[in-house]
Amino acid sequence: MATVVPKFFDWFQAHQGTIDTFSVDVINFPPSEGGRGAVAIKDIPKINKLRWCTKEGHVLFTIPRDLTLSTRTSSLPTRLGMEAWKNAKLHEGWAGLILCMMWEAAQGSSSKWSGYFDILPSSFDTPMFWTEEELAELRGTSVVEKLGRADAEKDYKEKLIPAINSRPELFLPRDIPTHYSVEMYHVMGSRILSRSFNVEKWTPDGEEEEDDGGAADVSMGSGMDVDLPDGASAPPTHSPLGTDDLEHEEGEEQEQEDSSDITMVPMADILNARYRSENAKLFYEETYLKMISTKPIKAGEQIWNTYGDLPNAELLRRYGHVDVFQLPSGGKGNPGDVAEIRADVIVSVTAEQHSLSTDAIHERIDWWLEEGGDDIFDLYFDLEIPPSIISIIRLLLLLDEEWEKTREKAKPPKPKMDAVVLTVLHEVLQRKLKEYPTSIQDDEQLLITASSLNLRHAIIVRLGEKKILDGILTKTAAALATENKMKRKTTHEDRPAAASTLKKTKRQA
Ligand SMILES: C[S@@+](CC[C@H](N)C(=O)[O-])C[C@H]1O[C@@H](n2cnc3c(N)ncnc32)[C@H](O)[C@@H]1O
Repeated sequence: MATVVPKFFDWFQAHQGTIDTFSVDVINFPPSEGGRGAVAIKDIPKINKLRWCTKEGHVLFTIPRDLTLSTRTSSLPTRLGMEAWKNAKLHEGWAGLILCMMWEAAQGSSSKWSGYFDILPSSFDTPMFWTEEELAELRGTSVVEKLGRADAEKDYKEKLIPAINSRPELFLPRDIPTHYSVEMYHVMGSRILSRSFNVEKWTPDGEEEEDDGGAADVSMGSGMDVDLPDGASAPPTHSPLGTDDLEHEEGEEQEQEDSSDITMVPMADILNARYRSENAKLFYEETYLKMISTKPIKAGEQIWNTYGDLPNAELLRRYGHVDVFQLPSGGKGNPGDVAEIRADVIVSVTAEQHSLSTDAIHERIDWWLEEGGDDIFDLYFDLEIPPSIISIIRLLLLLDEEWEKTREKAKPPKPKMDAVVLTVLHEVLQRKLKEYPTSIQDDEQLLITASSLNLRHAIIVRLGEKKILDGILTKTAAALATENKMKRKTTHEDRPAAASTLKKTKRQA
């Protein structure tokens, strides 16, 4: 086998990258398996035979830290001046790295990364590049509202353009229509979204150090290899592409995330990913990063990283593909799929069914959010009803005295299910299902005839979400029927009891 990226291999090795070319190659897999990706060309053990005593996996390739591309390694921030860099807010979010990538690409062959840019994609199947008509097929899913194209362009106009115009000797005016256009901004943003890693600075005594010889996980900025310790923040997401992400970045997560950690890692980003298939992972050392096997890999098998076993909506938004497998519950889909219910739908249904006052609702919801309650509830294929949904419905239904006590105790209501909560939930699920343009049956038919890739992806995303919602709806309807039957039974049994009491009373008299 010979690599499909020979020039890139030469460039990589000439810059002190190392590849175990006896074990690893890069070939073209079918598009459904990720297209270009890494393959094992001989059996690769999980444990490095030479270093078996350290229990370290087999080192597939290594990347010097200075060959990774970030705002730390590009010379642009220093050339522009750190004060100007910060004044332009290029140290926040993804704008700085996007500008570095535009500038490095504009340097052509004199950029250290020219051999890397040569193999990066310039077109994407992500919804960021879909037509309005195609986007309409995603109605009801969370994808469209997370795209944030307008926010992306605001960043471009307010951060990048002033910086570019302020230094014509750095950003040559003749390059502006090609290398610094809004289109190129989206291309670089999408490259970061689908390929970047979150690489922290080396700290010799840092928490990241592990027992296996000082190696630590490195997580892909966009979600690849997110085996973070419990409680660690999620990797940064592409701010230009998502209003939600932007809030995250500027909110809680940004406090812990350093945008200079967002890093392009040549060679590591050539690995594809598939649900629960990871067999290699990126770790770091003081001066280099290393891709190591985490499972034995047979000759001919693909070497998979992980993008975090994301639901199809996120896979599509960030990477432009979806995962489809046999589901344990029957049919096909992504077992990691998630259907989202917004709190405002729950509030509207509860308010309508119980004629709640707007003031009472606002007060309780503000308190719920202040206490850290969710405003979006995730439903999964386990078809469990999240306790927090029950709790928020009960909060809205509390009598005024109960609400006062709840607030004093600063504890949301216990998630106890009953017929009233089930009735609200049943309507919420029906309403959520109506947000999609089609039914499950429609989609199953449409999937047979769907001609374009984007339409097919949209159908798969919305079908997965609807199957979860429909499964929980069926479960809720059954529970509601049982509750009502019990209620009828109790009322029925109460009657003769009342009659016999009456008889007894009469007799006594
Ligand atoms: C980090 S790159 C992986 C390498 C990429 N295939 C290449 O040619 O450079 C991520 C991109 O690979 C593709 N990809 C990765 N895993 C895939 C999969 N399981 N199915 C389809 N496409 C996949 C998607 O286009 C995604 O945006």
